[in-house]
Amino acid sequence: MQICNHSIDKYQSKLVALGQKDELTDIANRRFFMSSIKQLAQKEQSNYFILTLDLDHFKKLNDQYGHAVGDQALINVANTINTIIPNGSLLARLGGEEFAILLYSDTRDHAIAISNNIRVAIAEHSITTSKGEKVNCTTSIGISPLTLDFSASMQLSDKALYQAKEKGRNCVVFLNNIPVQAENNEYKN
Ligand SMILES: Nc1nc2c(ncn2[C@@H]2O[C@H](COP(=O)(O)OP(=O)(O)OP(=O)(O)O)[C@@H](O)[C@H]2O)c(=O)[nH]1
Repeated sequence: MQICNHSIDKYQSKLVALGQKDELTDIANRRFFMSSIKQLAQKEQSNYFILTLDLDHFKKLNDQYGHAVGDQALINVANTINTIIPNGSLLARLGGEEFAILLYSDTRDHAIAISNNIRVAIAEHSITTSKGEKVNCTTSIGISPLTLDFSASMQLSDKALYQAKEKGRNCVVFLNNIPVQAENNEYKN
């Protein structure tokens, strides 16, 4: 599949071929995401950012409310993110409770603001179990710019996610490819 600005559709409607979709959430899977960022990085990197998201303490949620509620939480997270990300972005489930977004944004600050909107929306969105219990979950988010070396960009975003977990979860950490401390920012309400 050819990727360009206009062919990345946030509604995932083009992911019809087998092996490109995550069955539970109906969004792109890891394979499609990785091939998309690889193709895009070869053509154009500016205005794209890689976000990696990992739900916080998801094991606890599964243990407390059951796997079916956990599945519903994953579906809700995918739906919530899809209402926020701008056209030209791509959302994927990498596996388990980990998601990734190829985010189209004009500026770094706007990309960080969108990441924070996603974080807040997920935290505020609750699901109701069959017993009437309200269940909420939060997410940690790592963000880095897409560069020609898409694999290094992905690693940097993962590193930022790891730092977000270390900083107490439910926060966004931005890491630039320039190893300057002042360029690295943490954002939390
Ligand atoms: N319901 C459901 N749970 C899943 C799925 N895939 C993975 N999980 C669960 O996600 C949980 C991930 O747990 P951990 O890797 O320990 O992470 P965590 O509890 O979220 O903790 P932190 O990431 O450190 O905040 C495990 O309990 C997995 O069983 C899935 O498709 N559905």
